[in-house]
Amino acid sequence: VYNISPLHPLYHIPGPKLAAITFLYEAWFDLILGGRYSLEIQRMHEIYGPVVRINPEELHVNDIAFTDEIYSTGKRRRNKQVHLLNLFAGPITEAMVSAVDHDLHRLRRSAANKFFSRAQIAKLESDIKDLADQLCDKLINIGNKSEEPIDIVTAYGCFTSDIISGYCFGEPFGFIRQKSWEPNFRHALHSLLTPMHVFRFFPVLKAIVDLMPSVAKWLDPRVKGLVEEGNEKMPGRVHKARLEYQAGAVPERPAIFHTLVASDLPEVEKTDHRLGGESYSFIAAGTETTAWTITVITFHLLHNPTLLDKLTDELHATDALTSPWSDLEKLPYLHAVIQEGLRLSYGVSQRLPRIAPDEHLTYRGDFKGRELTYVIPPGTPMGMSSVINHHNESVFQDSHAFRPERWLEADETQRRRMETCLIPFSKGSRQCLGMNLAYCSLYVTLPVLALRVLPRMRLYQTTAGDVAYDHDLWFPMPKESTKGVRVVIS
Ligand code: HEM
Repeated sequence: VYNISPLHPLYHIPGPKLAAITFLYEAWFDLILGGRYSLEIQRMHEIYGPVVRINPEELHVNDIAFTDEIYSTGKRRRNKQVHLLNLFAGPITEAMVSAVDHDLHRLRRSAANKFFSRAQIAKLESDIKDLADQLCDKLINIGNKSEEPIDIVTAYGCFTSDIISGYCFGEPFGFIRQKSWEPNFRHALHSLLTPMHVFRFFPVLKAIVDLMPSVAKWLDPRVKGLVEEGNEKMPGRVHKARLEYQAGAVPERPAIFHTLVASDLPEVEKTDHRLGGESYSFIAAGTETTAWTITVITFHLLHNPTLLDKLTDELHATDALTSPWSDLEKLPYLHAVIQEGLRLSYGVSQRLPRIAPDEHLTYRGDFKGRELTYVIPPGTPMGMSSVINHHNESVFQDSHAFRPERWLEADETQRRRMETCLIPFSKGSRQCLGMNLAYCSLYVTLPVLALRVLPRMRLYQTTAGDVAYDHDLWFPMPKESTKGVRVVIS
């Protein structure tokens, strides 16, 4: 009753009464229906306006003018919400992505930032290009030898895992080098994500993984994968990096964790357990996101060959296979294809709330001709969702269509609006750490794929429904019945 009484600090924010009373409303959509609260939140905005109360403690905003207030930078502190972070279990709860407190996050992030600067990532460019060539060779070889369709997201996931694992530990997992696409990191990733809705609503279960991993391992096969990867393999890799560092061995390539074990972070931040969680988060974040963006782009270029022709014409007209990242990102059509790919692959699709712990935020806007002013008290989680932003029809008309041309036809004002509305990497002080790596991988890899493999690739029993957003599992998920994005290569 208190939750909907005038005494509650969020009493003045509109939304369904039931959502304001209890978390069970959200649980119905995310836990029972399976990751479908974003769609319900979208519906709430249509009824109640740009700011809605989506559970007893949290607001959701659908107004791009408020983006920088929620996702701010600089001295304005932004914490994370425990209810959201309950989705993670095991050592990853000690990664920077899981830090509730602004200052703890800053500490962890400042140690890692230097590895992901543009200048640092540019040094990885030739390794990424080599790996992209190996990916193409493997796709062509396997495609020529067998008529079996290839699940392209798995193939791209092998590639992106190799990039990030190589950077983390100086030696890639070797998924591209091996003969087939199995094993790969996607199983470890799924074991991290599959229980997420259960953990969010029953955090006591996640506590079993945190406190008694060896017991939790035997309770459920999915949790077994999570514990094996999170509590055993990842800390083991960090431990090996530490021993190598102590023995004075210098990896041939830059290796993040060989440096982090010797960084000036406090000792408690450098344990195998904590850094194991950090590396799990880097490899999970670096695998699926970029792989899914390349998959969505591949699908649309094959589905609409006119777009592929336009792209290959542009790439042929320049020396795209030998051009550096800094030149490739100036190619207008390639840039438009990547922007459109990021828009329809969403990054993290579900809402990403932030908390301003020590300032009131004032929202001013309007809804159906009525002026609105809401004062939001400190400590209130509030967020936006890429899957809602990216389908804002007033910014992206015919938003479900993959149309790179929209980025080329827009005038300056419209283009700025589109860029503000595009949030695949989130924004502000907690936006994606790996953004430069993701962009470099996309700009370097797509020309190689487009010129070497895509002209020989055909979709196999795959339709737009296999790449369309259906529900959230942190990342955007297609419909349950999908058999994947499958291709054959001649
Ligand atoms: C297309 C590719 C990518 C997309 C769309 C993407 C998207 C995102 C988003 C939306 C967040 C914010 C999550 C949150 O608020 O909790 C995030 C965070 C993060 N991403 Fe990415 N990501 C991509 C690639 C990568 C890569 C290649 C890495 C490599 C290490 C990476 C590492 C991280 C890390 C460590 C965080 C946590 C940052 C922090 O908490 O400060 N991401 N990413």
